[in-house]
Amino acid sequence: MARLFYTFRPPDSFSFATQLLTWSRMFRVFMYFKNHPYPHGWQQAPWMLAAGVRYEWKPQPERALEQLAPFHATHRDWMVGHVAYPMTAYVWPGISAKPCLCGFPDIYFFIPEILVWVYPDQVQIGIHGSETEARRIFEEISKSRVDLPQLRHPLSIHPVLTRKQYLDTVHAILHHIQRGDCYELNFCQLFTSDPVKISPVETFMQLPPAPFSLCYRLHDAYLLCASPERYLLKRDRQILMQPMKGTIRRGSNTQEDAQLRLFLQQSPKERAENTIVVDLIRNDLSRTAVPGSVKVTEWLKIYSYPTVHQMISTICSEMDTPYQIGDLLATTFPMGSMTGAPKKKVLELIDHYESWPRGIYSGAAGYITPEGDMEMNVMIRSLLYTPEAQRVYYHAGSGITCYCNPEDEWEECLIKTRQLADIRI
Ligand SMILES: C=C(O[C@@H]1C=C(C(=O)O)C=C[C@H]1O)C(=O)O
Repeated sequence: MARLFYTFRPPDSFSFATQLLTWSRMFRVFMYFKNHPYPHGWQQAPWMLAAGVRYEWKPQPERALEQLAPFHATHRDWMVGHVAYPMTAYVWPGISAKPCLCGFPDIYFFIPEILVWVYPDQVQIGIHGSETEARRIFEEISKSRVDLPQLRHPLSIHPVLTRKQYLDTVHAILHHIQRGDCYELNFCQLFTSDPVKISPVETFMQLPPAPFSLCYRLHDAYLLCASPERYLLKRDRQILMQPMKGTIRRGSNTQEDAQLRLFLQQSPKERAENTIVVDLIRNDLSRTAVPGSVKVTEWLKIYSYPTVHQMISTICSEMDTPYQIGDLLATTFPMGSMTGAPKKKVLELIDHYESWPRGIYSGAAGYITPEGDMEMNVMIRSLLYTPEAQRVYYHAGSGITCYCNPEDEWEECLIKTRQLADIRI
């Protein structure tokens, strides 16, 4: 039986979306996507849930990207999952595959039992079952109670590197840049909490809105993500990538905020950083594109989020006929905004200078449609948690170029942790 979608009308979609997230907790595997209130985020619906495992795909990472399209063709259904940073080792031989601190596998996709799309005026439930079954699910979600427990303690995280160690490392990277080994390197650092116990869903609910947010549970591993960045959108053969480079904090009043935004827009350093990545991505996309189809359709545009302004560019291409989704990932992963350029050299340097694993951070998560369209985010601004480790992990990084002042890069990483400032556990 094919998956069928049934439509329902809840009294209030916003409340229903919150009930949906509460309800999802009973599944050991789920991914809850949220782009509300940003229209440029996930395209499918403002809120989406993929829950329960109908089939799962846990390939050997060595052959995974070759096997992705054939697995998808066998089922022709929705697939939801992630590609973690250690997959780099299989795309770029010689780079080590440091395993994720929370145990997320290098690559994993599942075909969900239940899909729920929540739009402002309706809800669609997609299952391999009857309308009666879909109605039972709809009613069960509608009855879920959203009880926010009394949360009192701030979530406190601290960098693993001291400020001095961080600055020394950035100076070492700058030395490589001055020698001509590379010209931009996205250096990321790790933050951790002391031992804590959190309720992952309640913690996710407190993250500020972002266009590529998601709450992901894979058995005992949780990822609570408020990413503002798109990695890939594939519609038929049209491909779109939107690297983000250039970050500045929000101002404390309208005037200061507008000044900061203008400063970012005009900063030669940030414009150069972004343009280097645009060029890298034009090159990556050209490997699967119809010749002449790679185009920069938006260059250095500023988008504003609750705690930061970001500079984003958009690069499009038309994927040529012999290529499939696995080829697209193999030629663009890891995304240029999280590596720098030239890619091969900076991957080696990242491997050397980041002694902690990026794991699922700096990878991508998203979905593949039955038609083979695909949408993936860049996994940044994310909390990682396992009840077993009782520790929260967070990473933050920034692009190092010859223009950079190491102290400012340290500050930029701290600004990226500010979205956690109001979280209570
Ligand atoms: C590395 C991170 O962000 C990346 C670096 C950015 C920058 O240098 O301005 C912006 C977005 C991301 O591509 C992060 O948020 O941890």
